[in-house]
Order: sequence, then structure tokens, then C-alpha cells
Amino acid sequence: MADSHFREGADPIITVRGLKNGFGDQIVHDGLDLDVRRGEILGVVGGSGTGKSVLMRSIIGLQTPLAGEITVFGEPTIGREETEAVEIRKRWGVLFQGGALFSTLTVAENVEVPLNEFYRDMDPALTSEIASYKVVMTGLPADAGPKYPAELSGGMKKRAGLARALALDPELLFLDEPTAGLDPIGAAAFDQLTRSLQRTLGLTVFLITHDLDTLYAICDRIAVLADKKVIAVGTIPELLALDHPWIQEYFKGPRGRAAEATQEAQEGGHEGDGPDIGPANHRAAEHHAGRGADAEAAAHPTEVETQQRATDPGAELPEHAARTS
Ligand SMILES: Nc1ncnc2c1ncn2[C@@H]1O[C@H](COP(=O)(O)OP(=O)(O)OP(=O)(O)O)[C@@H](O)[C@H]1O
Repeated sequence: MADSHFREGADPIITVRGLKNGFGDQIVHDGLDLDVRRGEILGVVGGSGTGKSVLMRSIIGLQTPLAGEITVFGEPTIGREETEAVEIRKRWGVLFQGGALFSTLTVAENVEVPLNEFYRDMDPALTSEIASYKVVMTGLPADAGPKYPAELSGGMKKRAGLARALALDPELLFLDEPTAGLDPIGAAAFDQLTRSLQRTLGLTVFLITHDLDTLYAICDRIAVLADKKVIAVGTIPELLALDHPWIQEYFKGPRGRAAEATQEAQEGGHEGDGPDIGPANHRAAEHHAGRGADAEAAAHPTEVETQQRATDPGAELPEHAARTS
């Protein structure tokens, strides 16, 4: 598990209370609560269609909830005047699924989009210099700037999307399935990039993922979505202490055990613990074994119990409980 140093007990940077979202007859969230602590990497997991992306879209103002309250940086975000909303939006960056780059713009021009949007009077030379810096910061070669998205690999596209998300020096970063579709080595490298940037820049990261390796490698805590709510939030050991079938199946199924073994090998420094199973090796093994299909199966629970937090006070996780590292 991650060992970044978020301030436990610090004021939450995001609070969600009583969130309700729906589309027609379909209710996606009902009474969802969540706190994201300043400085942490919070992983958000749940079966397909449990509303992880809708939750993120609600927090960043792209989805108007049916009910509930959301604050970011201590400010309510729902129903704000546009000028106030812009000031809040400036302080976060978003990497959407697939990168969501503008295909007709170069990488550098994509990174310049938020700079031009929020700082219209900025000297174009400075805008260009900042964009170049962000491109290099995400590990892309400097000559990637003039390239178009179609000329980039999947991993490079993600990095370009990340460079754009970092354009405004955000305090808060939203990542929606950042390692989906990446090759094993690329996924492990992207995880390390995320952790390194989070530490260096003091970011808080809201990270939606199905990737168990990412959860083990870099997340401080994990929020589990099921039954239209966040049913639990905690470290992996804390979650495993809960008697919840989806959580047990997810983390203790074959892929969860493999990801755990990978992490233990990493932390143990590979000293006589059997075969070297670094994240890229494990991911490579999964890749050859048809990881995508299995991971998808793991993400679709066959049975999910009713909202455990509401029914079982034991599911409330102690703030001070041990972390894995
Ligand atoms: N704009 C929309 N109009 C109608 N239904 C929507 C809309 N956006 C999301 N939904 C529905 O809301 C539910 C939750 O969607 P969401 O994309 O948040 O799921 P998710 O947990 O992120 O899934 P996945 O892991 O597959 O990405 C789904 O049933 C989806 O079809």
C-alpha cells in the first residue's frame, strides 16, 4: 500500500453528503456520503455501473444531483454562480477516461487549453513555456509537444491528458481509470508517476480504478461503491476486516491475491521470497492470462449485501487504524 503522508484527521478537501443521482427511473446514488482527506490518494472502486464516474462528475460540477450537498475546498459547489464556480474549478485538474484529448490540437495545444480558458491575458510565450514544462513533467519527451494525439501511444496519450490536468497547478486531481488499456509496464509506470507527482506537488488524488495493482501500490485509502452508496472507506486491511462479500471477493479473489503478493514482494525487496513478481511482471502475467476479462468479472459482483455501514456499526472504520506502510 502507499506510503504517502496525507494528514490523517485533516479537514476533508471534498465532502459529499446525502448525494442522490438518477437518470429517468434509474437511481444511481441514494444517500451517498464521502470525505476525501487533504493529501491522500483515494481509490474509488465498485462494480461496473455503480456510479463511480457519475460521482466524479457530480463533484466537478458536470452532473447536477437530484439531492445532496458537495463541498470542495470548504466551498459548496452545487448551484454556484458561474464566476464563483470558475474560481473553484481552477484549483482542480481532471484526467477523463481515455485522456479526452482534442484530436485536432497538438499535445502542447491541448495543455494550453485550460491556460487560455482561465488566463486569457497570459502572454502566449509564457503559455507555451508552461505547456512545455507540463509535458516534460509527465515523462513525455520534449518533442511530444508538437505531435497530435493520433501520433501517440496509449500511455503517451494518458500522460498528455495528465499534463493538461496539471496545467493550472491544481491542488486536487481527478483520475478516471488512468491505467485502463495500458500495457503492464506502462500501467506500473503510470502508477509511479501518479505517486511521485502527488508527493512532489502535495496533491490530493481522487482515483477511480478497477486496477488492483494500483490500489495496492499507491492508494492511501479506498472507497467502495455498492448499493447506491459508499459502503466503506479504509485501507485494504481495514476493508478486508469487513465481512462484506463483494469486498472479500474483490480483494481476496485470484487477482486481489496476486496484487497483494506483488506488493509484498515490492515491500520485502525480493529477498528470498520466491519469484520476482514486480508490478510489471504481475501485470504481464495477467495480460497473457486475459486480465481484462477476469478483471471485469471481478468488478461485477454476483452478490452485494445491503449497505453495511448503515446496518453494521463495526463497518465504521477507525480513523487511526493501521495502514499497510
Ligand atoms: N448521462 C447519462 N444518461 C443516462 N444514464 C447515465 C448517464 N451517465 C451515466 N448513466 C448511468 O449511470 C450508471 C452509472 O454510470 P457510471 O459511468 O458512473 O458507472 P461506473 O461505476 O463509472 O462504471 P464503469 O466502472 O463501467 O466505468 C450506469 O448505469 C450508466 O448507464
